[in-house]
Amino acid sequence: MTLKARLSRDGVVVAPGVYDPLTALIATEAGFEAVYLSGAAVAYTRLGRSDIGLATMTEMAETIGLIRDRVDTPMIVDADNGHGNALNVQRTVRLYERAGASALQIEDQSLPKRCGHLAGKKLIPAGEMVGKIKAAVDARASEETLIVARTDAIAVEGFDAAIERAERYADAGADVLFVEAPRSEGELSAVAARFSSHLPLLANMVEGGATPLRSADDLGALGFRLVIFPGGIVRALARAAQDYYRSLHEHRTNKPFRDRMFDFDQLNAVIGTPELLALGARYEDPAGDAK
Ligand SMILES: C[C@](O)(C(=O)O)[C@H](CC(=O)O)C(=O)O
Repeated sequence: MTLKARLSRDGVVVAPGVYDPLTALIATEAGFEAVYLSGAAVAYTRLGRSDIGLATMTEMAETIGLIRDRVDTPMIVDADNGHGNALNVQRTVRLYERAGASALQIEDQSLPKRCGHLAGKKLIPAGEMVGKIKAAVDARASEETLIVARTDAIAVEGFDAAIERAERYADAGADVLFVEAPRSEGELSAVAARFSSHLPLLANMVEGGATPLRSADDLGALGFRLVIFPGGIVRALARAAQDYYRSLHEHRTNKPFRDRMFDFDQLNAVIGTPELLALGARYEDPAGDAK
């Protein structure tokens, strides 16, 4: 089922952050209906850098393609600010859509952008963002590809201005609204109350970020339809990697850690090695010439 079709049904869609085919595969096997290709998670893992707009459009497009080669799960893609002006937005939409994005998230920050939960953000004028949303809508090849409009205005211009911006972005044709970083329960509920009967709303749960953490079900009850947990996988894996490396460095053996990791066969089962080798065997000598 496409993400658009899924969002037309009841219930909240939970999309965990992924950053490569392995995380997308494991998330899919865990049962998620959609995944979120997080720009932050890509910057953290591929660049070892902060989420400040350093990951390029082509690096993201390549990542989308690699994930699509492995899973069909609907994928919401973080397109930052579209990587430039309205024309850059159009190129980004075409490239990401062809690579396999089901939805593109575009925000109203100016370049250089930064994570929505970092201080010091700057915005483009609302009118310019309206043009970028229209450009995105015009550029998509399929109406199944959703445009998620994000405003970062709460921290910059205040809550009311953020709501006004979101209204203008909805009028410009956005399919989903993402009011970034509400600072309290009250702001979360006010966003939901304003928009939830109008069009699907996305909530962003960042561990340690500006927004109080709530379960997807609680957010669904408020009226949110999509909940992303974008950087959580990297925070979990980075912690595991630190523990693993420190243990190996200290003990000079992997023994103390072995019950906290997959063994060779277990990892091969996760990535489907037996199935892949069996498939390869079917093509080895289909005509029986080698006999
Ligand atoms: C959603 C987000 O744009 C992302 O890159 O995943 C980030 C999340 C994060 O930095 O953890 C954001 O700006 O909220």
